Amino acid sequence: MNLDKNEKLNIEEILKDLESYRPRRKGWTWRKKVEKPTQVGPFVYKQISQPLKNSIGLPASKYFGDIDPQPDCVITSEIASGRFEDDIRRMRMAAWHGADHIMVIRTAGQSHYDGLIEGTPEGIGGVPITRKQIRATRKALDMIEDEVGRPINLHSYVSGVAGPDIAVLFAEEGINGAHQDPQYNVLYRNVNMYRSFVDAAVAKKIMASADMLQIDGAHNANATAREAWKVMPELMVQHGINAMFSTKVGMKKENISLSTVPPTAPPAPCMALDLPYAVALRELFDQYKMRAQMNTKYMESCTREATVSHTLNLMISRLTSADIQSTITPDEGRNVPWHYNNIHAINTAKQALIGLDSITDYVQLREDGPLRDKVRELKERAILFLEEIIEVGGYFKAVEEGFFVDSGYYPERNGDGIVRKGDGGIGSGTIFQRDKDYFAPVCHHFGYNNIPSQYNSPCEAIDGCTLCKPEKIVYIDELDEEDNVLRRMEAKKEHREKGLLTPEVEWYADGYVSMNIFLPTSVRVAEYAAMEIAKKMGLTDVEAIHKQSMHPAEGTLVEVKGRLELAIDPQELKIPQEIPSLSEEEIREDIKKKPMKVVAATVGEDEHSVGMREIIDIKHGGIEKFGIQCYYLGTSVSVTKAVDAAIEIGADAILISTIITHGDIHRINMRRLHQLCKEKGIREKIILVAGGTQVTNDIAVEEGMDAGFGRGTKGIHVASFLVKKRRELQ
Ligand SMILES: Cc1ncc(COP(=O)(O)O)c(/C=N\CC[C@H](N)C(=O)O)c1O
Repeated sequence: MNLDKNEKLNIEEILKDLESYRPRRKGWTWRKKVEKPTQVGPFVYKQISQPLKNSIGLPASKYFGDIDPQPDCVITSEIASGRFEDDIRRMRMAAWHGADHIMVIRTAGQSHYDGLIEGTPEGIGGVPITRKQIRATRKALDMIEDEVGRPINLHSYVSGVAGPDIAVLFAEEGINGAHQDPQYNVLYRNVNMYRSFVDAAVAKKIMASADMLQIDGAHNANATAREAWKVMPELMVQHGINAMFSTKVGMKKENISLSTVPPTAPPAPCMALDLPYAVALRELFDQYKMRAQMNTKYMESCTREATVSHTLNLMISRLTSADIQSTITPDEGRNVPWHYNNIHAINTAKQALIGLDSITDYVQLREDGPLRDKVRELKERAILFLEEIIEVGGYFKAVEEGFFVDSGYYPERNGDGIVRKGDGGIGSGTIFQRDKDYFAPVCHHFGYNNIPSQYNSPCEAIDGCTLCKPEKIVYIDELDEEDNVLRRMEAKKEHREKGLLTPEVEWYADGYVSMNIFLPTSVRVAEYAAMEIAKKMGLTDVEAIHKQSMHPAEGTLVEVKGRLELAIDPQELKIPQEIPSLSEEEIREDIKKKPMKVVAATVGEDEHSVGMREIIDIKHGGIEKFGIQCYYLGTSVSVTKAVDAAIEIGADAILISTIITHGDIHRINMRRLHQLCKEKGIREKIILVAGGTQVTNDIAVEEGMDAGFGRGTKGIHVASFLVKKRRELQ
């Protein structure tokens, strides 16, 4: 089904016939890089990939002919609000902004389930990963990838107690990438260490058979450690253990992606600390892929601060390398991410990576100075760490002795690492030697499998396993009458059908809005005053999601969120008609037939000339380009002078620019121009146009102008209006 870009995703349609949905491909897809320097609009790029068919460029792309160059690396967005039916819409927004890797984290605790869940229950802090949810999401992404013209990888998580089961589900359903790292289970989910590694071998074998990309879990150490920069030696050891284990199980190295996160953030001197680590890691693991992700450990509720840290991390990606660039939403430090913050994060990555295109042609990492010494030191510490593991009797012994996530900078030790017992944790004592006649009816199986001698694969023995014959998959629709997507969509059915508009941040019509309130008082008082203001404005469930002192006594910025039950019917809105512009040819033709003269000036005590020059000068595509004769009087011109000049040359129009708006001076100048033309008896036959960053057509017409042109308008819009208005006057 082809999507029309002006049509919303039809979720009901997507939910239909999922039992017969089949993924169009299996395995991971890398972007198609553009190998040689390539011209995009006015510029040449060296680190880009193929352009998209449909996309939304950065806000500033309009200054460069609406170009939207795509960085060379895959860009990830993690979208898991708990309701996959709303996440699908956000995935479409993300894809249009340049994400081609969608990660869906599991609902809280799913990694402790020892089996698969079915249906579409609502999740908490993540999405319940189920067959139905995967099929609906992959089916939507099929449509979205056709729309943007680039394959999109769907990714989720295989760690946890039911790792092997989830791996089979993912292989059957065409999931393209997944996190799988037994160390993650052991350290952070307290799954028994032996069980974790046995499961990991089985899961990785299945993932390898479906050509899935694997991301490891090392980053969790520097998100968990008290002082993240102290675990850098251990991070490299963790990467090594998972990478080697995965290779031994049969995973291709180009599908093994290390999850690397710069361990610090400002006010730490993060570039000096994180760059050597990034270099050391890439030199040690040069045969593997790098999945870079920004540091989330030091993320606060200030989205601005998070964005700057993200940008510094992106600079490290460009100064070293990144095959996949994960993006963390700037609001990750305050709530479960909202729609537009996923998009802001994708744009931060795209903007920084494109802005740093070919930076290493100009800036090199110095071979002299501290970098090389620090790189060497980090590698040595990592190798010492690994040697000590071997010395004490191997990985499992080391875990029992609390080697990992100790707050000391190895070989320093503070004895506060995460300790796990070999016979402890979830699933301990649940490993059994396979019997002689053990037969696993899945053709990609790790370890002993007693295939009946007359067959040379399990598939033959059972006439095809579910990995090879998807028709054998038993598809379960819903298990819970109430907690499912159909019930959730029913609740808002009428609202949706009427096309009503209610604010939302993560779920359809969830009613949430947020606003910035500055109060000239201390943080504590400001927080409660801001919430009180929000309540008085009619918001419910009010919460302060960010508080930032501007000064202990002088003031505090508070961002509050709250819910509005209201719904707007767009049919009842009075939306002023958009004035379509005439074509360039038509404007030129008209002016050629009947020349036009205009007087242009920046009026009052206003020295801003750039805007007016953009509108009139030929080089900016200004109205002179269409043959209109402009008499530009300059800046700080009195309204009287503009009118006198217009009379003297017999102008058809007067264009005034009014940028300053203090005390409504822009309105006063417009009113004065209109009055003066009336007094001089020329108002009926002259066209009056005002422009400026704060000027709108409504404001200008209110003050007696014939039209107003504000932010983002161009010469052609003004020229088109002048031609149309003159026709009207004639
Ligand atoms: C190896 C591994 N397995 C599972 C999970 C997911 O967590 P549950 O155990 O709850 O399924 C994670 C978590 N971190 C990944 C999020 C981060 N934003 C990322 O992009 O890496 C993990 O690292």
